[in-house]
Amino acid sequence: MAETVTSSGTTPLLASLDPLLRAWLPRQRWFAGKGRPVTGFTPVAVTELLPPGGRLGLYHLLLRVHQPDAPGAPPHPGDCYQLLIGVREALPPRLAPALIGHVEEGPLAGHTVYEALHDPRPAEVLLEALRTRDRIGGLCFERDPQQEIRSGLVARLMTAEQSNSSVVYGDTFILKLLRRVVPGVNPDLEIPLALAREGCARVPAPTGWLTAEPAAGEPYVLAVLQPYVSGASDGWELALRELAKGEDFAAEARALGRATAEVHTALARALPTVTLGHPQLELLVGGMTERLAAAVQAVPALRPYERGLHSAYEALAGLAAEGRSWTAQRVHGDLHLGQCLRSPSGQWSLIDFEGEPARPLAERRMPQPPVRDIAGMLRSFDYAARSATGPHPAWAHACRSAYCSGYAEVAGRDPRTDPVLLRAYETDKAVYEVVYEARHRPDWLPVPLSAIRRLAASDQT
Ligand SMILES: Nc1ncnc2c1ncn2[C@@H]1O[C@H](COP(=O)(O)OP(=O)(O)O)[C@@H](O)[C@H]1O
Ligand SMILES: O=P(O)(O)O[C@H]1O[C@H](CO)[C@@H](O[C@H]2O[C@H](CO)[C@@H](O)[C@H](O)[C@H]2O)[C@H](O)[C@H]1O
Repeated sequence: MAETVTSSGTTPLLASLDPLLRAWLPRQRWFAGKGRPVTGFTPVAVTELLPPGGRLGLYHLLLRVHQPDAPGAPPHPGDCYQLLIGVREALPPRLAPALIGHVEEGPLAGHTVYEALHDPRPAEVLLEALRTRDRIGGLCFERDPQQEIRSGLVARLMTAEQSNSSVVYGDTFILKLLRRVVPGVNPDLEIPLALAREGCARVPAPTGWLTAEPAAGEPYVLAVLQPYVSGASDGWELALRELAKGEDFAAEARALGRATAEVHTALARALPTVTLGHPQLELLVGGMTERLAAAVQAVPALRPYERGLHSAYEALAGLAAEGRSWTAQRVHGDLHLGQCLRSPSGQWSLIDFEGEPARPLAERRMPQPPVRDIAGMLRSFDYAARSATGPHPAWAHACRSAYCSGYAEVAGRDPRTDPVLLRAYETDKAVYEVVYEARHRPDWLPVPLSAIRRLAASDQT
C-alpha cells in the first residue's frame, strides 16, 4: 500500500476536496458544529490506503475543521474529524447515498468521492489491517494478540443514529470509528481494556484498535473493534416494547442494576479511586451550578425552576461543609438504557464508554461517584415511561426501585441511602438533557422538563 502523510499545510488532494467537504460535512449526523459554516480545513494527517489509479482509491483523513467561534465562546482552533474517503470513476447506484461529490480539478479530477464506510470493500481493508497489525504512515492498526480475527468477514455499515459510525463484520465484530477525535487516552478504549484485564464479562473486550501517531504530540484513538453481540436488543427498545404491551420491566431493571454494580466493582479494582472531601465537593457543586446557569441561558423554559434545582446543589454543599466525603472512581459517564445490550440469552452488557462527547477528555476521565451512572439510568426509566404511550409513573417507579435493589445486591450499598448525592446528580443529568433535547430533538423537551418540575419541587429549604 502506498502512503502520503502530512501534518501541516494543505495538500493538492485536500484543496480539490475542500468545496465538496464544506457542503457535505455539516449534513452528517455526527458533525458536532452544526449551525456554523465550515470555512476551511487543516490536515492533521492524510494517509493513502489504496492508490486512486485502480478501480477503487481510499484515503484516511484527519482534518481540523475551521468554523467561526460560537457567539460568546472562547477562540477555538477547530475540531478534528476522522473521514474515510473512497474514490471511484463512477459510483454504482447502491452507493448513491454515500456520494460526497464529483472532483473538478487536482489529482482526483474527473473522479467521484464518497463516504467509504458505506462500501464493504474499503471497510474490509480496515479489518484486514487490524488483523495483520499493519502500520500505514502514522496509522497503527493493533490487535489483541490473544484474539484472532478471521479473514474474509463481510462488512456492513450500521444505519442507527449515532454520534460516531460503526461497521459490523459478518455478525462477528463491530468496529466503531470515532468521528470527532482528540489526542490522548480515550475512555472508549481505556475502560473496556481495563475491564477485560479484570475478567469482567459485562463489557465486550476490545479485539483491536486504530490509533494515529502524529509527528508531534499525543496519539489519537480513532477506532475500536469489539465482538458483536449478535441478535441483541438495547434496553431502550426493550423498555418501550414492554411498555407498549403494558408489561412490567422490573426484573430486567433489577438485572441492569446488578450489571451496573458488577462493572463499577471491577472498575474500582482496575483503575485508581480517590476520596472526594470538602475542596473536591466544592468543585463538583461549582461545576453543577455553572452548568445550570448556562442551561438557563440556553433554554429559558428552565428559569422558573432554577431556584428549586439549585437547592439540590446547596444541600450537597451543606453535607460537604459538615465533613461528609464520598469515594470516586472511573464510571461509564453517559449511562442510559440505549447503552445496555441484552443478548438473546438474557445477558446484559454495557457499551459506549466515551462519556458525554461534548465534555473535555480530561473531565470525562476523572473519577466520579458511581451515583453519576445510577442517576443516568434512573432518568432513563423516567424517559421511557414518559415517551411511550403516555406517562406511566408507577412503571418508572417500579423500575427505578428494582434497579437500585439489584445494584445493592452486588455492590453491597443501596444508592437510595445517599439521597442528597443522588438528587444532585439526577438534577445535573436532567439539566443536561434539557439542553440536549433543545438542541437535537425539541419535540422531546417536555420529557426532561417534567423531571425538572419534580426535582425542583423536592426543594427541602
Ligand atoms: N458489541 C456490540 N454488539 C452489538 N451491537 C453493538 C455493540 N456495540 C455497539 N453496538 C450497537 O451500535 C450502536 C452504537 O454504538 P455506540 O458505542 O453507542 O456508538 P455511538 O457512541 O456512536 O452512539 C449501539 O446502540 C448498539 O446498537
Ligand atoms: O449519543 P449518546 O447515546 O452517547 O447519548 C446522547 O443521546 C441520547 C439520546 O439518543 C441521550 O439520552 C436521552 O434520551 C434517551 C432516549 O432516547 C434516554 O434513554 C436517556 O435517558 C436520555 O438521557 C443522552 O443524554 C445523550 O448524551
